[in-house]
Amino acid sequence: MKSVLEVAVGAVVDRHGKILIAKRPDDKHQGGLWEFPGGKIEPGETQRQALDRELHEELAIDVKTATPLITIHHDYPDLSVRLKVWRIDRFEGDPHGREGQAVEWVAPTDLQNYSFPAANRPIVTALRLPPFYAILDDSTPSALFSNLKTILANGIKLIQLRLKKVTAGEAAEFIARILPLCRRHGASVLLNSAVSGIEASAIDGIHLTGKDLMALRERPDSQGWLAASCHNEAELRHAETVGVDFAVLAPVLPTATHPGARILGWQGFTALAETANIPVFGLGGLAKDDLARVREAGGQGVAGIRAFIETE
Ligand SMILES: Nc1nc2c([nH]c(=O)n2[C@@H]2O[C@H](COP(=O)(O)OP(=O)(O)OP(=O)(O)O)[C@@H](O)[C@H]2O)c(=O)[nH]1
Ligand SMILES: [Mg+2]
Repeated sequence: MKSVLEVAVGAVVDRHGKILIAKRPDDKHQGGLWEFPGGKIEPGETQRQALDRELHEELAIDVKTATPLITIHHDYPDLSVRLKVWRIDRFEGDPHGREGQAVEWVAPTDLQNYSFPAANRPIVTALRLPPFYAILDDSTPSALFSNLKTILANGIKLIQLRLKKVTAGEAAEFIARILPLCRRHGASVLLNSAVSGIEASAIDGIHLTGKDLMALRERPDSQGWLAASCHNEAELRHAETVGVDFAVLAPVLPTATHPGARILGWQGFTALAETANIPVFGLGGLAKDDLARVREAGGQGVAGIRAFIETE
């Protein structure tokens, strides 16, 4: 079996939410491209020890708090890497390119303007995504608008409209009504693929049902987010192949809305999330408070239908 290079990588975030990137020296693997600082794990080191050492060597900082962000497996023609990526929100020292490398602080939405190694695409996605994803369900159509307002009041910045009961006309009317409000709150709106007849340009992205995901052979050209509902390894692999930006993996725990569904449990969720090469939100029986556990399990964050409509 081909050996895999284990690498610890840090996305250092300043108090304005900007992220530090550095230029790889021209003579190194993937040279001349931008990277998140880090390096190879040495024998006997844990990933976290390697992260602390590398960021001290490369940026002259002491890491205080590091949260798991995503793990990427990537096969370059000449080398296979496993990048364990951490988000660093607390550190001491004034980060600078200690080895003479250029560094820049970049807003998450501007990261796409820089050239990174191919393995980094999902890292950039993970850094652009928020920790929570609310699914606005129309099981009670009369409560749609008030539920949306509660979700926004709870500070949620990513929302899926799962409008399966209302007519296409009612869905279009609802979207036109709520979009300006969501924009004012800085929230992005994805539309479930089961809803037809809405212009893709009218929303911020599409959320594919598991069935629509499996029917897709390639990523549609439409701009914006492309997300998908997944329940098993085959669906996750297909999501990666098609070029989906992020997935929702469910059900992690039993829920009242889906009685009798096969539960992944924390163990099943962890096994799938850790091997996924795209950010994965956990869904099913989770609350906001489960965020730390989801991240430890290799996930991006918490998705929920009811989790964000309970007033705090
Ligand atoms: N640090 C870092 N490495 C990355 C990123 N993306 C990516 O594919 N890699 C790959 O991960 C591998 C290890 O990274 P590295 O070159 O920083 O290792 P290092 O600091 O220990 O280098 P050195 O001891 O050779 O100077 C390289 O093959 C590199 O191409 C990234 O964003 N940051
Ligand atoms: Mg390095």
